[in-house]
Amino acid sequence: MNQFNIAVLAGDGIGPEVMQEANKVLDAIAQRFAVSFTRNAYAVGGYAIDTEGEALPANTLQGCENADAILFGSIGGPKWDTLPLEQRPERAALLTLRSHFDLFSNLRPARIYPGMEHLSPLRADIAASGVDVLVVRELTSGIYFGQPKGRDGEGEEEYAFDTMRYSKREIRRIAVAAFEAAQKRRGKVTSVDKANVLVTSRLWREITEEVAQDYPSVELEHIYIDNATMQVMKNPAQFDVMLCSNLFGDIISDECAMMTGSMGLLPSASMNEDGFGLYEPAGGSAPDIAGQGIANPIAQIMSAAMMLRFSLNLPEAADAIEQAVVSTLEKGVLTGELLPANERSRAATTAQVGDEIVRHILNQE
Ligand SMILES: NC(=O)C1=CN([C@@H]2O[C@H](COP(=O)(O)OP(=O)(O)OC[C@H]3O[C@@H](n4cnc5c(N)ncnc54)[C@H](O)[C@@H]3O)[C@@H](O)[C@H]2O)C=CC1
Ligand SMILES: CC(C)CC(=O)C(=O)O
Ligand SMILES: [Mg+2]
Repeated sequence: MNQFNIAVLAGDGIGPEVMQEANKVLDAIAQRFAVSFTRNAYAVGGYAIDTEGEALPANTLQGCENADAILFGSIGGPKWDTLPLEQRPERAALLTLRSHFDLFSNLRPARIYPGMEHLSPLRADIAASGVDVLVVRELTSGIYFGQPKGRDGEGEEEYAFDTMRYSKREIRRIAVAAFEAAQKRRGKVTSVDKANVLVTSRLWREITEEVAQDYPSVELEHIYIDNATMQVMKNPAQFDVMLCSNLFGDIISDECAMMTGSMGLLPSASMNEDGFGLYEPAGGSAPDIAGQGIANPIAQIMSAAMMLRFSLNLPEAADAIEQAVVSTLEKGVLTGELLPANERSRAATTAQVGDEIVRHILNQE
């Protein structure tokens, strides 16, 4: 029997609530596919600050190093917002993990499934136009990591600065990831930049053009980030793979998530060159709804499916989860944020959605 070792880092806010459902789903997959998932839970984020004094304790990092993959919830929240930036959960834990494991390639697939158009806030004809976008986001460089960053000066002349920096190597490897993905999809890469203003974007374009030479079957187009955010609303079906730097991918992936109906639907895979990965919802810890049992667990569950597909080489198990999620949506077992305000009384809880997905997995043939 295949046995896998998964480091489970549930984190803060809705993280533990949605992780509980992902764990149920993995139990169902283990039962149906005769595989075994050893799951070791570790403290991370604000919870780790409160219990162990730091956002990424050594024991947590060690557990991740020993695992076949990391399943991550979300971190951060108002309680830790006033900490110095370098101690905050987002930077001290998540950015450190991404950097430590060189998880440069972040895949965020956003799709409106046929028949699920009514969940989208887009106009019906746009939602029905065939929306299936993969955001490929560079995750370990750019303005989130560039040095120097800091504050200097005094009085009204005090200033703050971040550095947007990309090397050719960093651009090339994420561009390759985007072209490889496009080759297996609809053969189009839209590279998102701000090359009319930013030097880093000029280099980004240059290298993307170079990489395109190796992929003659893939069409490459360039678009400015401001136009891209507008086009995603106007005509999302024009996009196949959207290749983005760290900052632009962060922004546009939230927009793509919302296009499908909810932030709680968008999973993500963050991988290094060896195929090791961290899998997490694209959204955050959602403090506004945490602790109520109403968060949508689908992004977390689909992140687990991506983990099975990309790091554990279990494509049939990943397919089973994805089919079960679609069946659950089709059946109308939906958390409240997917429903119009006047229908929220019939909303399913986080656990009810998880249970329904498990039922579909165990009853599929
Ligand atoms: N990967 C991570 O751990 C991330 C952490 N964060 C952190 O999370 C905290 C909250 O950030 P926000 O800007 O509010 O972004 P957020 O993504 O947590 O929430 C934005 C909106 O989406 C909704 N939402 C998110 N996930 C949902 C789900 N599963 N089901 C239903 N609704 C959902 C929230 O209720 C909220 O209205 C901050 O501390 C932020 O730094 C933000 C993004 C990623
Ligand atoms: C909290 C940030 C570090 C991450 C983020 O917003 C994201 O990865 O989407
Ligand atoms: Mg984000």
